[in-house]
Amino acid sequence: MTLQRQQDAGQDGMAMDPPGPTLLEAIGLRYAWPGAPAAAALAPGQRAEALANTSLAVRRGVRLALLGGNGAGKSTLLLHFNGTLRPASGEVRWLGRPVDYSRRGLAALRQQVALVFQDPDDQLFAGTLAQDVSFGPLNLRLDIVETTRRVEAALAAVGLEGRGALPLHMLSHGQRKRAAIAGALALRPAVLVLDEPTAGLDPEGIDTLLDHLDALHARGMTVVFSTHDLTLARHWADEVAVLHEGRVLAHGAAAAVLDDAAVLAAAGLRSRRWRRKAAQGD
Ligand SMILES: Nc1ncnc2c1ncn2[C@@H]1O[C@H](COP(=O)(O)OP(=O)(O)OP(=O)(O)O)[C@@H](O)[C@H]1O
Repeated sequence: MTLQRQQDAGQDGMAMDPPGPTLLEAIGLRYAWPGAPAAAALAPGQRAEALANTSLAVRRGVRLALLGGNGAGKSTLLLHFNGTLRPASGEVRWLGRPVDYSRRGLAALRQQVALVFQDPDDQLFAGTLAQDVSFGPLNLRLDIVETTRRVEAALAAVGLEGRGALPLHMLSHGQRKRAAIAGALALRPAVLVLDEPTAGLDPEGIDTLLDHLDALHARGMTVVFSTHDLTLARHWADEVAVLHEGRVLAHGAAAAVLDDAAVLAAAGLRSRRWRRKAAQGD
């Protein structure tokens, strides 16, 4: 049984719903970060390419979890989805068309595909919450009335309504994560791409975040997120894609992928320690 099941997800018991329209697609992406060692200089277990023939389709309205161990290539793939990184080969398509990497093309893509970094401090920079969230709309040259409307709606969508005047440094980590999402929402994107959105949040913070993401999803938002949390992927995602060493090992309905012990083991997503304990009946 092959692990490369992404394209034949209907086989091996990993049937997916009939495909909806694909919004965003990575096709055969290869990417090596600048400074990556040449193939001849690789240490054992090291690899030159962060993405090595990575393909993944994102369908409208889906909640897609990207699972993979440290260094699997999740963040690198997400950075390709909004054009921050450009593949050495392969292509990213938005609505079936190859991404246009001109300044104008990227601005148009990023309005539709909004990326939220794992660390909100990589994203937030203005003095107050409202100033930060208004950056995107003002950059789109929207007038102050529309900008204000969008800022208020974005803050309300993440439970920060009425807090616009707060200096960013007065927000908790959970609030800062939600503030970063508000900044993305102010662009009115079709796809929200979140790099490890629950990392560093306590259970209450995760619930709050997911409540807001639920509401956004119910209103039609497509959500792609990376995570190490198998429980989150099982209970919140519709689809799961498993990345390992820059390749998608499996992509399908969340429960089907997560029930596939071989895929999880191949991707290093099952702790040897806890498996051993379980086998010992502890
Ligand atoms: N800014 C960077 N510069 C150089 N190499 C990088 C950079 N970011 C990632 N890499 C390398 O690219 C590969 C994939 O990393 P990436 O961060 O995409 O994985 P990930 O699945 O998101 O990992 P994690 O779960 O640890 O965040 C790794 O080998 C990593 O060392």
